[in-house]
Amino acid sequence: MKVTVVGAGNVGATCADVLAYREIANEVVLLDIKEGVAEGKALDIWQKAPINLYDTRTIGSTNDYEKTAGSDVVVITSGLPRKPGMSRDDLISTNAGIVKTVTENVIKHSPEAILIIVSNPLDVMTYQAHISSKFPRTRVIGMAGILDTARYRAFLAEELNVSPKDIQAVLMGGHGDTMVPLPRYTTVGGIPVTELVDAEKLEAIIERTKFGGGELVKLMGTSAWYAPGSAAAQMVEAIVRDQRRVFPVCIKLEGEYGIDDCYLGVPVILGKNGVEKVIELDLDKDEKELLATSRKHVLEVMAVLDK
Ligand SMILES: NC(=O)C1=CN([C@@H]2O[C@H](COP(=O)(O)OP(=O)(O)OC[C@H]3O[C@@H](n4cnc5c(N)ncnc54)[C@H](O)[C@@H]3O)[C@@H](O)[C@H]2O)C=CC1
Ligand SMILES: O=C([O-])CC(=O)C(=O)O
Repeated sequence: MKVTVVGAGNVGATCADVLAYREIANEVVLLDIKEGVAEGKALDIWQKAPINLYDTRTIGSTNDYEKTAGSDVVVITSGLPRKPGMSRDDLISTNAGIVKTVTENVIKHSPEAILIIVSNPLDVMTYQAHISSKFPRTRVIGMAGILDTARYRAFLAEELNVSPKDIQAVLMGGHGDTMVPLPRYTTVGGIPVTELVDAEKLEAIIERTKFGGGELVKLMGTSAWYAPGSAAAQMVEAIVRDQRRVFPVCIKLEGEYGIDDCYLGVPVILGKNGVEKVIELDLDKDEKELLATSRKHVLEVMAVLDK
């Protein structure tokens, strides 16, 4: 299996590193527009192989898409990250152009690839890659839900002083302040979270999750990369190993949840064909309202792209 990661910055290099040391692919190509950066990081990851004991070959490329030819999965992380005071939506004008060019280049050499978009604003960049590639929606998906859910699970694990492994959760909607965590579908070792955490505390954790990206931007002056890079690698793994994992991912909705015009995070089964199935939950009235608000926000940003 061959995987390309476009963008050798913080998220892309982390993703390539996880793909390598966990031997998720045989070959990982890291590509960046900045001279030498991808080659250097790919070489550094390769030199770690004898220490961490893996044999995934990592190859770097400065904008030479020939090297990416025949990739099974392509992860697109190229684009600006936000700085303190910015919203993800503020990145649209620069990142839309980058995602468009990158997608066009990638598909010339890997026409059968599954595309995983990471660049922000996530839902709208997934839309951009979809229109630029004209691939079926099941093969153009965005990473955000695994990250947002991981933050929510990590905060809950901290609150309850239990292993994060035992927190199961699902979260829907756009990757932004309007995301929709679903406490009704959150369990701790099979126990409904509402039996273990009081309503006020749970609400505070949900609020922290919604602004989880911003919390890190404020601390570091740029956005997160360890969890985002690992989350993208986990999606790659589900695809290349045909694991049929159930994850929230961003996909174009075509009638599911009564929505047919928007890219939103929803739970799906992820396997060798990309999205094998969109899972439709029976949302209650409040959850439907939150999802409608999220859709409205994403549609507003999609409209900026359409202009
Ligand atoms: N979906 C999500 O949950 C998350 C999304 N992000 C987004 O991921 C993107 C990348 O973030 P970082 O890695 O922290 O940024 P970074 O600045 O560290 O890396 C971005 C890389 O993209 C490269 N690049 C720019 N234009 C390119 C082009 N045309 N072709 C190839 N490479 C190009 C840059 O040279 C740079 O090395 C940002 O848009 C950020 O907002 C970050 C974290 C989570
Ligand atoms: O906050 C950002 O700009 C990056 C991102 O999407 C996240 O970490 O959730």
